[in-house]
Amino acid sequence: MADEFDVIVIGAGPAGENVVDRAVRGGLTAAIVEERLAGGECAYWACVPSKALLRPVDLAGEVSRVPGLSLGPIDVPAVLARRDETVSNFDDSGQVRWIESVPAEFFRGRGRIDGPRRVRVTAEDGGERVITARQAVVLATGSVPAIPRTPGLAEARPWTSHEVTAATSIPERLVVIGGGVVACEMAQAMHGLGARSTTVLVRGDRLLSRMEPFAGELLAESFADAGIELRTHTDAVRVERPEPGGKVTVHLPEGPPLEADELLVATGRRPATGDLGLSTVGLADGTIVEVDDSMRATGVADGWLYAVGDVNGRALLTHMGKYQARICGDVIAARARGDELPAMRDLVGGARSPQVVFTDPQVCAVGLTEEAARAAGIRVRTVEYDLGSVTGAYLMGDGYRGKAKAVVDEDRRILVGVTFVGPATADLLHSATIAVTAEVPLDLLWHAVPTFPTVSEIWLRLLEAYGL
Ligand SMILES: Cc1cc2nc3c(=O)[nH]c(=O)nc-3n(C[C@H](O)[C@H](O)[C@H](O)COP(=O)(O)OP(=O)(O)OC[C@H]3O[C@@H](n4cnc5c(N)ncnc54)[C@H](O)[C@@H]3O)c2cc1C
Ligand SMILES: NC(=O)c1ccc[n+]([C@@H]2O[C@H](COP(=O)([O-])OP(=O)(O)OC[C@H]3O[C@@H](n4cnc5c(N)ncnc54)[C@H](O)[C@@H]3O)[C@@H](O)[C@H]2O)c1
Repeated sequence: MADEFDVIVIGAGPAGENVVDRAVRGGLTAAIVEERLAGGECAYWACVPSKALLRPVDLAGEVSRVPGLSLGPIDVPAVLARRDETVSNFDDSGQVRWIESVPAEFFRGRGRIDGPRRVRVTAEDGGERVITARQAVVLATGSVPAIPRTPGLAEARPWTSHEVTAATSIPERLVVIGGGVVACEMAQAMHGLGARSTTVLVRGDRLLSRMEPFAGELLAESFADAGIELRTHTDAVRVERPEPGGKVTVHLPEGPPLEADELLVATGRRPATGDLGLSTVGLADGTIVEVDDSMRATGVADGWLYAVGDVNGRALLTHMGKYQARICGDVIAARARGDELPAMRDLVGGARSPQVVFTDPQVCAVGLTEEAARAAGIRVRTVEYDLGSVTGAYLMGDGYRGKAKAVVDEDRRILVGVTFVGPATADLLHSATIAVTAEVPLDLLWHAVPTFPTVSEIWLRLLEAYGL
């Protein structure tokens, strides 16, 4: 095994793997270091298993809206078995083979920066090895759940996204702290799979607070229909769990405490940089690695350090981490050749990223919310439309509820943000992503005729509502 490579990547999640792929395609040699499983958090404890758990719940919602169809009880062991299959039963040999086929060198162990262009790899048996990079070191170590300092909370060893996505049984009574994406998706998954009581504690006034307000409102209606209890303007102030894994008591600012069999904390993430050797190159341990639009770390001299994916804090989404990784791999290869194409830049930025929340209703958004667009000084006009009154949506089932909103930059007559909330809207989002990213003028968008009778007819309705 060589000790020197053009590029060394630390972390073999979706972001790290894609850097290696692009750098090698660009003619460079590469090594990647992974301490747990190649494929990263996304493949084993986040995106993939969470969607496998949500799929039957989503489908059950669809079936319940179609008269003439009925669904028996969900076979939970079968759902969990399929979830295990989707995560390859926590076996990463297929991913490792893919990395080797790139070809890139795979090192199993913890990687730490050890001064400029040097990475120290510590294997599980304690064996150490130092490898060096001729061109670049790329950090792709992802993020870990952030646990609030609420008294008793850490000691209660609550579930985080890691445990809930790997659950081997469904708790009878579940309390969820947080109103973001993980909280919403996993509350619905656990409740749909049989939790008898699910209570979600949100410290603000609504779910999904970074999205258009109607997203959280429609989701809250769906929670209420399903019997999920949503409590806003509240938080856990103290937690007790005398027996490890036993009953847990969650004390609230007022009223009686909640008793549960499990507690899920879904209060955001922090970058996985606590033990990464950042301080050996002048950066602060435990912080986000700030990067420019080419993914190059801004706080390090000589431009040899890059960071992609969750670790740079731009957009905590797999597809955005992979986008950054493609840019990063191409940029490193181009810089090694001495040329740099201007297109190799993050043109999207974090806040504008497309995102689908896989709840029922699905919540899909790209670009800016109305509030963010106004804050950015854009002269904004918005149009909203009831998705349920689009024929294609109505045909999906009785009681289809949904809404769409477009945020228009009036000076440029282009869309700067679109949100769809409703069942079966996930795959509709990419049409909005194209319109927003390519800045398609509304007068041209008008000629993109949606097919009848599909949910995509919402485009026609939105443009008509705008006045076209
Ligand atoms: C429950 C949940 C559901 C999600 N669902 C979605 C979704 O549906 N769609 C979506 O786009 N995003 C989703 N996300 C977000 C998504 O998981 C992350 O944005 C994505 O995993 C980030 O990819 P990454 O490569 O940056 O990091 P990760 O996937 O976290 O991979 C980082 C890798 O680095 C390794 N590592 C860390 N430190 C070291 C070290 N020092 N040495 C060696 N290896 C190291 C880790 O073991 C890990 O394998 C979800 C997140 C959660 C928590
Ligand atoms: N479908 C998807 O795309 C998907 C699914 C899951 C996760 N993710 C990504 O993973 C990331 C992490 O998700 P998340 O839900 O953990 O984070 P989040 O940032 O989406 O939500 C965090 C929630 O916790 C609350 N909170 C924060 N600190 C708190 C505290 N001390 N006490 C009580 N509440 C507190 C916030 O108000 C918010 O409601 C997200 O940024 C998201 O992009 C994406």
